[in-house]
Amino acid sequence: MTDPAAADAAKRAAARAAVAMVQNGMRLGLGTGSTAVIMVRELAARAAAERLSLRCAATSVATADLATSLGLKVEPLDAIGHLDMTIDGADEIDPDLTLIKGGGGALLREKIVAAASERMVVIADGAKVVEQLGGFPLPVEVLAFGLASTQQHIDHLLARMDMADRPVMLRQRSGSPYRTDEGNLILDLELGAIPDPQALAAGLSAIPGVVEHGLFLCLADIALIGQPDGTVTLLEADITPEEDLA
Ligand SMILES: O=C[C@H](O)[C@H](O)[C@H](O)COP(=O)(O)O
Repeated sequence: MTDPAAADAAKRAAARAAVAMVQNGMRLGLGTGSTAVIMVRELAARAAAERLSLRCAATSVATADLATSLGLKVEPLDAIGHLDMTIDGADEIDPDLTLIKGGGGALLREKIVAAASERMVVIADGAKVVEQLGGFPLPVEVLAFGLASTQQHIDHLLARMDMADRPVMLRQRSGSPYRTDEGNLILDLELGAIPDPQALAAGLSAIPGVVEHGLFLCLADIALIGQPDGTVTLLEADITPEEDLA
Protein backbone atom coordinates (compact mmCIF):
# COMPACT_ATOMS: atom_id res chain seq x y z
CA MET A 1 0.00 0.00 0.00
CA THR A 2 1.82 3.09 -1.23
CA ASP A 3 -0.78 5.78 -0.52
CA PRO A 4 -0.16 6.85 3.11
CA ALA A 5 -3.77 8.04 3.58
CA ALA A 6 -5.10 4.68 2.39
CA ALA A 7 -2.65 2.81 4.62
CA ASP A 8 -3.72 4.96 7.55
CA ALA A 9 -7.41 4.28 6.91
CA ALA A 10 -6.67 0.55 6.75
CA LYS A 11 -4.71 0.64 10.02
CA ARG A 12 -7.52 2.62 11.67
CA ALA A 13 -10.11 0.06 10.56
CA ALA A 14 -8.05 -2.77 12.07
CA ALA A 15 -7.37 -0.80 15.24
CA ARG A 16 -11.07 0.01 15.74
CA ALA A 17 -12.04 -3.63 15.29
CA ALA A 18 -9.52 -4.64 17.96
CA VAL A 19 -10.61 -1.90 20.36
CA ALA A 20 -14.21 -3.08 19.92
CA MET A 21 -13.10 -6.41 21.45
CA VAL A 22 -11.98 -4.72 24.68
CA GLN A 23 -14.24 -5.25 27.69
CA ASN A 24 -14.51 -3.32 30.92
CA GLY A 25 -12.02 -4.55 33.54
CA MET A 26 -9.57 -6.03 31.07
CA ARG A 27 -5.81 -6.18 31.57
CA LEU A 28 -4.33 -5.17 28.23
CA GLY A 29 -0.97 -5.28 26.49
CA LEU A 30 -0.41 -2.26 24.25
CA GLY A 31 1.78 -2.75 21.18
CA THR A 32 4.25 -0.45 19.49
CA GLY A 33 4.42 1.13 16.03
CA SER A 34 2.24 3.30 13.82
CA THR A 35 -0.75 0.92 13.88
CA ALA A 36 -0.49 0.56 17.65
CA VAL A 37 -0.42 4.36 18.01
CA ILE A 38 -3.76 4.56 16.22
CA MET A 39 -5.08 1.74 18.40
CA VAL A 40 -3.96 3.44 21.64
CA ARG A 41 -5.70 6.67 20.58
CA GLU A 42 -8.91 4.79 19.73
CA LEU A 43 -8.71 2.85 22.98
CA ALA A 44 -8.19 5.97 25.07
CA ALA A 45 -11.14 7.68 23.38
CA ARG A 46 -13.42 4.68 23.98
CA ALA A 47 -12.22 4.22 27.57
CA ALA A 48 -12.97 7.88 28.32
CA ALA A 49 -16.36 7.88 26.59
CA GLU A 50 -17.52 4.66 28.28
CA ARG A 51 -15.64 5.13 31.56
CA LEU A 52 -13.93 1.76 31.14
CA SER A 53 -11.68 0.55 33.91
CA LEU A 54 -8.58 -0.90 32.23
CA ARG A 55 -5.09 -1.86 33.35
CA CYS A 56 -2.44 -1.59 30.63
CA ALA A 57 1.12 -2.81 30.18
CA ALA A 58 3.09 -1.14 27.38
CA THR A 59 5.58 -2.76 25.00
CA SER A 60 7.81 0.31 24.76
CA VAL A 61 8.62 3.58 26.46
CA ALA A 62 7.02 5.41 23.52
CA THR A 63 3.73 3.54 23.92
CA ALA A 64 3.77 3.96 27.70
CA ASP A 65 4.26 7.71 27.29
CA LEU A 66 1.51 8.02 24.69
CA ALA A 67 -1.00 5.92 26.60
CA THR A 68 -0.32 7.75 29.86
CA SER A 69 -0.67 11.13 28.16
CA LEU A 70 -4.10 10.04 26.88
CA GLY A 71 -5.31 9.06 30.34
CA LEU A 72 -4.89 5.28 30.19
CA LYS A 73 -3.61 3.55 33.33
CA VAL A 74 -0.19 2.10 32.46
CA GLU A 75 1.52 -0.16 34.96
CA PRO A 76 4.64 -2.34 34.90
CA LEU A 77 3.87 -5.77 33.47
CA ASP A 78 4.89 -7.44 36.71
CA ALA A 79 2.44 -5.30 38.69
CA ILE A 80 -0.40 -6.67 36.56
CA GLY A 81 0.86 -10.20 36.00
CA HIS A 82 -1.24 -12.03 33.46
CA LEU A 83 -2.91 -10.05 30.67
CA ASP A 84 -6.26 -10.78 29.04
CA MET A 85 -5.30 -9.50 25.62
CA THR A 86 -2.47 -7.80 23.79
CA ILE A 87 -3.14 -5.73 20.68
CA ASP A 88 -0.08 -5.13 18.51
CA GLY A 89 1.00 -4.48 14.93
CA ALA A 90 3.30 -6.60 12.77
CA ASP A 91 5.71 -6.19 9.91
CA GLU A 92 4.73 -9.43 8.17
CA ILE A 93 2.03 -12.04 8.80
CA ASP A 94 2.05 -15.46 7.14
CA PRO A 95 -0.86 -17.91 6.74
CA ASP A 96 0.05 -19.66 10.05
CA LEU A 97 0.01 -16.27 11.79
CA THR A 98 3.74 -16.48 12.30
CA LEU A 99 4.94 -12.89 12.42
CA ILE A 100 7.96 -10.77 11.78
CA LYS A 101 8.03 -7.95 14.31
CA GLY A 102 10.56 -5.41 15.47
CA GLY A 103 10.61 -2.89 12.63
CA GLY A 104 10.21 -0.28 15.36
CA GLY A 105 12.78 -1.95 17.60
CA ALA A 106 10.35 -3.10 20.29
CA LEU A 107 10.39 -6.86 19.61
CA LEU A 108 11.81 -7.91 22.97
CA ARG A 109 9.23 -6.25 25.19
CA GLU A 110 6.55 -7.05 22.60
CA LYS A 111 7.32 -10.76 22.81
CA ILE A 112 7.41 -10.76 26.61
CA VAL A 113 4.07 -8.96 26.77
CA ALA A 114 2.48 -11.20 24.11
CA ALA A 115 3.69 -14.30 25.96
CA ALA A 116 2.10 -12.98 29.16
CA SER A 117 -1.27 -12.59 27.43
CA GLU A 118 -4.22 -14.90 27.10
CA ARG A 119 -4.69 -13.69 23.52
CA MET A 120 -2.60 -11.75 21.04
CA VAL A 121 -4.61 -9.77 18.50
CA VAL A 122 -2.57 -8.50 15.56
CA ILE A 123 -3.69 -5.38 13.73
CA ALA A 124 -2.37 -4.47 10.30
CA ASP A 125 -3.14 -3.26 6.82
CA GLY A 126 -3.32 -5.74 3.96
CA ALA A 127 0.23 -5.06 2.77
CA LYS A 128 1.54 -6.97 5.79
CA VAL A 129 -0.03 -10.28 4.78
CA VAL A 130 2.43 -12.51 2.88
CA GLU A 131 2.59 -16.11 1.71
CA GLN A 132 6.18 -16.52 2.99
CA LEU A 133 8.02 -14.44 5.58
CA GLY A 134 11.32 -12.74 4.84
CA GLY A 135 10.65 -9.87 2.46
CA PHE A 136 10.82 -7.61 5.52
CA PRO A 137 14.30 -7.71 7.11
CA LEU A 138 14.21 -9.86 10.26
CA PRO A 139 15.21 -7.82 13.33
CA VAL A 140 17.44 -9.59 15.84
CA GLU A 141 18.18 -7.87 19.16
CA VAL A 142 21.77 -8.49 20.27
CA LEU A 143 24.02 -7.42 23.10
CA ALA A 144 26.63 -4.81 22.22
CA PHE A 145 29.22 -6.95 24.01
CA GLY A 146 30.80 -9.36 21.53
CA LEU A 147 28.86 -7.99 18.57
CA ALA A 148 31.34 -9.23 15.95
CA SER A 149 31.36 -12.71 17.46
CA THR A 150 27.55 -12.83 17.60
CA GLN A 151 27.36 -11.67 14.01
CA GLN A 152 29.78 -14.41 12.97
CA HIS A 153 27.56 -17.04 14.62
CA ILE A 154 24.57 -15.62 12.76
CA ASP A 155 26.49 -15.76 9.44
CA HIS A 156 27.39 -19.41 10.10
CA LEU A 157 23.79 -20.23 10.97
CA LEU A 158 22.55 -18.63 7.76
CA ALA A 159 25.18 -20.55 5.75
CA ARG A 160 24.04 -23.84 7.35
CA MET A 161 20.47 -22.98 6.39
CA ASP A 162 21.34 -22.26 2.73
CA MET A 163 21.09 -18.52 3.24
CA ALA A 164 24.80 -17.70 2.96
CA ASP A 165 25.83 -14.16 2.12
CA ARG A 166 22.50 -12.57 3.02
CA PRO A 167 23.17 -9.01 4.22
CA VAL A 168 23.13 -8.54 8.00
CA MET A 169 22.89 -4.84 8.77
CA LEU A 170 23.49 -3.09 12.08
CA ARG A 171 20.48 -0.78 12.48
CA GLN A 172 21.36 2.89 12.58
CA ARG A 173 19.54 5.96 13.77
CA SER A 174 20.85 9.47 13.07
CA GLY A 175 24.29 8.13 12.18
CA SER A 176 24.75 6.02 15.32
CA PRO A 177 23.86 2.43 16.15
CA TYR A 178 20.19 2.23 17.14
CA ARG A 179 19.63 1.31 20.79
CA THR A 180 16.51 -0.48 22.01
CA ASP A 181 14.63 0.42 25.19
CA GLU A 182 16.85 -2.18 26.89
CA GLY A 183 20.04 -0.56 25.52
CA ASN A 184 20.77 -3.36 23.06
CA LEU A 185 21.54 -3.27 19.32
CA ILE A 186 19.48 -4.53 16.39
CA LEU A 187 20.80 -6.54 13.45
CA ASP A 188 18.43 -6.58 10.45
CA LEU A 189 18.74 -9.83 8.49
CA GLU A 190 17.86 -9.22 4.83
CA LEU A 191 16.87 -12.77 3.97
CA GLY A 192 14.41 -12.27 1.13
CA ALA A 193 12.59 -15.47 2.09
CA ILE A 194 12.48 -17.63 5.22
CA PRO A 195 11.62 -21.20 4.16
CA ASP A 196 11.68 -22.59 7.73
CA PRO A 197 10.86 -19.95 10.38
CA GLN A 198 10.84 -22.53 13.23
CA ALA A 199 14.37 -23.76 12.44
CA LEU A 200 15.69 -20.23 12.02
CA ALA A 201 14.09 -19.14 15.30
CA ALA A 202 15.62 -22.09 17.14
CA GLY A 203 19.04 -21.44 15.59
CA LEU A 204 19.00 -17.76 16.49
CA SER A 205 17.83 -18.42 20.05
CA ALA A 206 20.77 -20.79 20.56
CA ILE A 207 23.38 -18.12 19.79
CA PRO A 208 24.96 -16.46 22.82
CA GLY A 209 24.62 -12.71 22.41
CA VAL A 210 21.24 -12.93 20.71
CA VAL A 211 18.77 -11.48 23.18
CA GLU A 212 15.66 -12.10 21.07
CA HIS A 213 14.58 -12.31 17.45
CA GLY A 214 11.59 -10.88 15.65
CA LEU A 215 9.99 -14.20 14.64
CA PHE A 216 6.78 -14.61 16.64
CA LEU A 217 5.80 -18.28 16.52
CA CYS A 218 2.49 -19.52 17.95
CA LEU A 219 1.85 -16.24 19.74
CA ALA A 220 -0.79 -14.56 17.56
CA ASP A 221 -4.33 -15.85 17.99
CA ILE A 222 -6.01 -13.73 15.35
CA ALA A 223 -5.09 -10.97 12.92
CA LEU A 224 -7.46 -8.16 12.02
CA ILE A 225 -6.56 -6.91 8.55
CA GLY A 226 -7.96 -3.51 7.68
CA GLN A 227 -8.68 -2.16 4.23
CA PRO A 228 -8.79 1.50 3.18
CA ASP A 229 -12.59 1.31 2.71
CA GLY A 230 -12.97 0.49 6.42
CA THR A 231 -13.67 -3.22 6.05
CA VAL A 232 -11.78 -5.67 8.24
CA THR A 233 -10.93 -9.30 7.63
CA LEU A 234 -10.32 -11.72 10.47
CA LEU A 235 -7.50 -14.22 9.95
CA GLU A 236 -6.97 -17.24 12.15
CA ALA A 237 -4.03 -19.61 12.02
CA ASP A 238 -4.48 -22.31 9.38
CA ILE A 239 -7.87 -21.01 8.38
CA THR A 240 -8.32 -19.28 5.05
CA PRO A 241 -10.20 -17.23 4.20
CA GLU A 242 -11.83 -15.63 6.60
CA GLU A 243 -14.79 -13.83 7.80
CA ASP A 244 -15.83 -10.27 7.05
CA LEU A 245 -16.34 -8.09 10.09
CA ALA A 246 -17.50 -4.83 8.54
O1 LIG B 1 8.97 -2.90 16.90
C1 LIG B 1 7.92 -2.57 16.39
C2 LIG B 1 6.77 -3.44 16.22
O2 LIG B 1 7.05 -4.80 16.07
C3 LIG B 1 5.67 -2.96 15.29
O3 LIG B 1 4.49 -3.53 15.77
C4 LIG B 1 5.86 -3.34 13.86
O4 LIG B 1 7.10 -2.84 13.39
C5 LIG B 1 4.73 -2.80 12.97
O5 LIG B 1 4.75 -1.43 12.99
P1 LIG B 1 3.77 -0.54 12.11
O6 LIG B 1 2.42 -0.68 12.71
O7 LIG B 1 4.31 0.85 12.24
O8 LIG B 1 3.86 -1.05 10.70
